[in-house]
Amino acid sequence: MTKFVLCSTMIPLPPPHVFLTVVIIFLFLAFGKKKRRSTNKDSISELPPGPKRLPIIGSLLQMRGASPHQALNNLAMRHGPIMSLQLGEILAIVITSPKAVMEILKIHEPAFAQRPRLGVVESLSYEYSSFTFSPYGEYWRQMRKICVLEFLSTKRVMSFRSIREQEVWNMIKAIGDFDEKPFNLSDLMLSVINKVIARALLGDRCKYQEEFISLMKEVMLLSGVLEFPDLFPSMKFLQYTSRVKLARERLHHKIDVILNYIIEDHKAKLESVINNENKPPAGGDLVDMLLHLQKTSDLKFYITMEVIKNVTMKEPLSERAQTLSMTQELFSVGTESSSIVLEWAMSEMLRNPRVMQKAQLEIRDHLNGKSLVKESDIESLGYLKAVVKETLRLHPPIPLVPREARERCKIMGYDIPSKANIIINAWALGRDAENWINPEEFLPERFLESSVDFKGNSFHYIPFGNGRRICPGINYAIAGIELLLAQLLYHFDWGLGDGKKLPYVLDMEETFTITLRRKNPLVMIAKSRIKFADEGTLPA
Ligand code: HEM
Repeated sequence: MTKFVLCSTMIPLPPPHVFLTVVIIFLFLAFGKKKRRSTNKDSISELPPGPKRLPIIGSLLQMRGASPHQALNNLAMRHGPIMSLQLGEILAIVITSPKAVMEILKIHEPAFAQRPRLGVVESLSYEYSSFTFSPYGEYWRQMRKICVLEFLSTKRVMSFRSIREQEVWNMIKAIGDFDEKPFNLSDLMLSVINKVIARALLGDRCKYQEEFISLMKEVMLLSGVLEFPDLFPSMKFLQYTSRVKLARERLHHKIDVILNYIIEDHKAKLESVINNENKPPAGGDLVDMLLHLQKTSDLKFYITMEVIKNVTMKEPLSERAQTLSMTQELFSVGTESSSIVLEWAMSEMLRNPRVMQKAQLEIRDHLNGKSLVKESDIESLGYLKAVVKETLRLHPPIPLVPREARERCKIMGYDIPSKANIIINAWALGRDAENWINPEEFLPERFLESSVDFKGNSFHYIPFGNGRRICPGINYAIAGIELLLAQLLYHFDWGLGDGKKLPYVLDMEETFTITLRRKNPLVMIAKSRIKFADEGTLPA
């Protein structure tokens, strides 16, 4: 089958006869639309400059060859930091300058506080109850509030400390057991991140945890595939050519079954507690909290089963729709990105032994022979924190931040039509020589005396986005990443699994889906440096 590369993800084109039919119908529709457009006000608007557009496919051919974040950056160098691009039926406005970011995510933010509708969200979320992709409005506001209060507030993130410390410690022991033989560090790190979030979302004793995690891994694989029909949303019949859509729907069904079991399990537990005192169980997990809210809150929206499954809340959908979408949603958005940062941080330090040694020295000095790194130790590790920031600069896990224009607006003097897709190239911003000295070099020192941070104050450094849809999981993510990295650096000295000499041979190939991760896993050898603590010394 012919393949078209966009997002370095392969977009399978439909077979030639289907393609030809599509072309003919599209020309017919396009001709019809052209006539109408001459009377449309948008036709006289001044769009940002951009590459030439061919009929039907627009500028799709310009995206060939490179990964999308790179292809878009290459085009931006020719056409400017605010650029318009026609991708099939989709009009995209690509942003690569801090000034345009500030206009979009600060000055005119409400006009851009929406995300585009994507096929992947439609087929994997509950009746579009995903709040990450829900339209800007009351539902999104309430869902975000619940999500932050019940799961991502500083207090809640702190309360997951013992889960993090235990799971990371289990990983350190597992690495010790490899006894200087090669092992897949990438898999191990992802598995810890998965376990921590699964325990925080579903509780410690959830008997469906393993099934849930393994289905969520499939979600991540299928989430990143952007297909040909996504670029022609008005042609509904194209959806029938999509095999990925079918696979997603089957997967969604399997997840639904497991989430129903999980909810029933939690409901039974919760009933007994609420009967006694009208409070959720102390230290309850997220599903407990949502079920409790579903019963007791007087919010304008009902927390539906879909919401709890996607972990969310929504206007009444169907009866059964009442409870799981947030669980699924937080798991999928929360795990992949953190494990990606860990992989790139280790990769960059392996290529830059000076940085690794400096980070190890800082931790080993600070811990002074203690057998275990605890979260309370991390605050003093300024260099380690700078390593994480520098990793996020060079390798933002979500390199292209997606937004949609809710209304017509002017940005840097250009007209942005309503419904245009906005693509903010966070990857390009992090490597722009106008904003950074020696941008391609991994230099954590640049953050030591700098006020630049990822919490929304800097428009040239936006690994977590910015504005009202900024990532609400920053504290959660950073706590896990720093602890895991500190333990890896403290306990072990590192080498490559194939025995080749560092730093020259480490490949840094990327693979782009929605996220940008290492193409090949990190296969490593770890030499123990610090005597392990007994399990008894771990926090309860
Ligand atoms: C290093 C790890 C992470 C990175 C780099 C990251 C990055 C991002 C980015 C770029 C956005 C879009 C922001 C925007 O449009 O301005 C986002 C949104 C979001 N993130 Fe994260 N994220 C990470 C971890 C997490 C974690 C751990 C969670 C939760 C457990 C989480 C939950 C969310 C949610 C719910 C949204 C949607 C917010 C909304 O639309 O209102 N993220 N994230």
